[in-house]
Amino acid sequence: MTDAQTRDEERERRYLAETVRLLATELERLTGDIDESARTIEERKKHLWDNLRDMDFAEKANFRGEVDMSVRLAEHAVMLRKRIERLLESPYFGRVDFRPTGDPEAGAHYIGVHNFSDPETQEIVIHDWRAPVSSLYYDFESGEAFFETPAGTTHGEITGKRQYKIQGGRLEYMFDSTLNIGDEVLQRELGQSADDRMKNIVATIQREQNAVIRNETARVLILQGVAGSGKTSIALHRVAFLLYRFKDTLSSDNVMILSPNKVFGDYIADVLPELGEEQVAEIDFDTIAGRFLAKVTGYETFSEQVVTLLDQVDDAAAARMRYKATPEFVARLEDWITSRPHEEFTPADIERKHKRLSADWVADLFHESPTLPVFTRLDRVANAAVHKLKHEVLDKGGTWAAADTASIRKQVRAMFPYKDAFAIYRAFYTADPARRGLFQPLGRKKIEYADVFPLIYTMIRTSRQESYGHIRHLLVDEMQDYTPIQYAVLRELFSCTMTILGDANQSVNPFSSSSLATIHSIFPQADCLELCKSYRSTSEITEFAQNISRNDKLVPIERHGPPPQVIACTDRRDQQARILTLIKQHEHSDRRSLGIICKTVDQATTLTHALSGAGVELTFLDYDSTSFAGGIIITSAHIAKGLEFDTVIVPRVDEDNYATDMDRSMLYIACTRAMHELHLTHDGPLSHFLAFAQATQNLVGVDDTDQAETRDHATDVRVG
Ligand SMILES: Nc1ncnc2c1ncn2[C@@H]1O[C@H](COP(=O)(O)OP(=O)(O)OP(=O)(O)O)[C@@H](O)[C@H]1O
Repeated sequence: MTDAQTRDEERERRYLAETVRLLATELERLTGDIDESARTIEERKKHLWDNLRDMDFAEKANFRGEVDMSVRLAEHAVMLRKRIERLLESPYFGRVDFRPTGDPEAGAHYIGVHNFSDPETQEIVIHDWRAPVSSLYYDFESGEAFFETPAGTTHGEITGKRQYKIQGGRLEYMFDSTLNIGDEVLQRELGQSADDRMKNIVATIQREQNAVIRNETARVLILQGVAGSGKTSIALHRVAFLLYRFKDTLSSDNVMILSPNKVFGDYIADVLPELGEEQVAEIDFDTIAGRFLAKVTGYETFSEQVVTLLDQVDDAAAARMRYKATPEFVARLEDWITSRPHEEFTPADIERKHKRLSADWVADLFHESPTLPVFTRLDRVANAAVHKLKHEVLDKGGTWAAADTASIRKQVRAMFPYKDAFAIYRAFYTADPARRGLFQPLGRKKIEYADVFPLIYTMIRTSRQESYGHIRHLLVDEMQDYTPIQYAVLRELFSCTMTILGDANQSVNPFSSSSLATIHSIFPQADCLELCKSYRSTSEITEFAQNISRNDKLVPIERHGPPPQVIACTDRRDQQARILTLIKQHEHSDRRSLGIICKTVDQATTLTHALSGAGVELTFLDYDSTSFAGGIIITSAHIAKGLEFDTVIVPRVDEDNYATDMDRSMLYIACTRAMHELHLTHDGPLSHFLAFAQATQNLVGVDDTDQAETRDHATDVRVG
């Protein structure tokens, strides 16, 4: 290290020490304030309780108001204290020196997860990563640069950039990076073991990722990103950014995440709190289906559909799914729904108690509100008719009973041949010979998954439904697994801005997956962005997965590790022994998480019994699981979507297990969950999706690893 570097590091250490001192003082002050507030609130409550009888209504209301105010102030102080505690752990991760045009000197801006100002001088010590000036750090190398503020654009020059790793308030290392966020820091971050949950990437957000996070203008933003490109991470950082940027009008109560399942929801639950924001509400399509269909019909869930498809593909069912998975289907169904009132409403006279309303009166009223859903229009006609006839009868001294109202409603409903949305939906298929056979209920009271959202769409478009009006931003993850009709349902239920993200290469159901282009056709005004760099896995793992399902746009990050191994076993018992050996190796390594990813939940269940019987402690995740755990996890590829592990084992990669297009998707998803190591095992002919491994160095023969000891101890049970 040169003298100048040593002096520089000294200066940085002093700056850090001073920052930590200021933060510690602020923490002490806030703790004092919170204790004081707690005492005041207690005293006030006691005073209120002791004097309740002597107080009049106004005094009580006044007093309660004061207590509420003290509670709110105390809550705010607690929130601030949490932020300071977080900053004390790692006050900042970056610095950018910027000289605005016309200024003689550059100012140093330290960047962390929150703003912090010196309470005495009010000078900013740390800039929030979302502050306008911080965009310099993410968007520019050295030299000319600019950033946008609400007041306009500030131009100038970046004279230096530095990155820090500070943990427990101590400087672990720092790098000068004239280029974009330095590769060295990124490499170190990516090389680490996986945490139990998803972590924030605020210190190493890349420029193309920053463009997604900081996009303020798109009403709908669609993000197609290759496996491991950081889509989910970025989407969560985007939510944090929007909450900061629009803090006066947007709060965490107004944001919702549509996630694929509850395990995934739990897996990502730490990111927003780490970024100083509250967790936002989550919803999934099953919850939406339950809300609409609970009282209407039984229905197949997405996971049930996947399980059935993985078992055996029924060509007719696949044809039905394909038919209902296109934008044209949405257009045809919409046409059918909107044309029903024109074509099938037959106005007629309404009669009750010798009073009559003419068919013309009915027709006029019905046609007055053409944009309302048909059943709402019918109710409107019935209500007006009841109102009118009831008054005429009562004015003449007659009586009016509930049965009279019911009779009028029945007469109005009889003018339209369908009793409910379900009847309209069924008729969509029976009315057109070309569509006959495309609606096939699963028994008397259960519909196929492919019909669930078309039916819900029909319900929404034919009668008024409560929407999610309080939601102002919706985040949709795994966009490729949702069909155009599901997006049409979302468009009806959420009239807010949206971020929609996914990867067409990772669709679960190949018969009903949506590409970026398909989703764009539903939201034509959307901004579309693509992320091609993949960060999660080593180059070796990424290259291996590319051979299973090639995406020419994918650019792997240059990070190396052991080549994936395809391990040939003699039989199931041998396969189990090999897996046990891999588990042992993992336990003796410094890796933290291990995912054993089977093709189906059933295979995972069988293997769980086998491994538990051999004394392995593992967590089994199925469709009912709600939380993610660290350690050794065993699950199916579908459930593992979106998750990641240091090491992944994919059992039973035999030809008879991985044969169809859907199996290929599952294999790709399973392999791309691995960050550092990937092992696959089989005991029959290898799946043809892995034929490339013969030509590469990935095959490991029967006797290539030391199995003897473990094999002797293996119990005689089937694998998967
Ligand atoms: N800029 C970055 N700095 C550090 N780590 C990053 C960065 N971008 C992505 N990563 C890491 O890459 C991994 C993949 O990120 P993430 O799960 O968000 O990707 P994804 O595109 O949603 O993946 P998939 O679709 O395969 O589930 C995570 O470990 C994440 O922390």
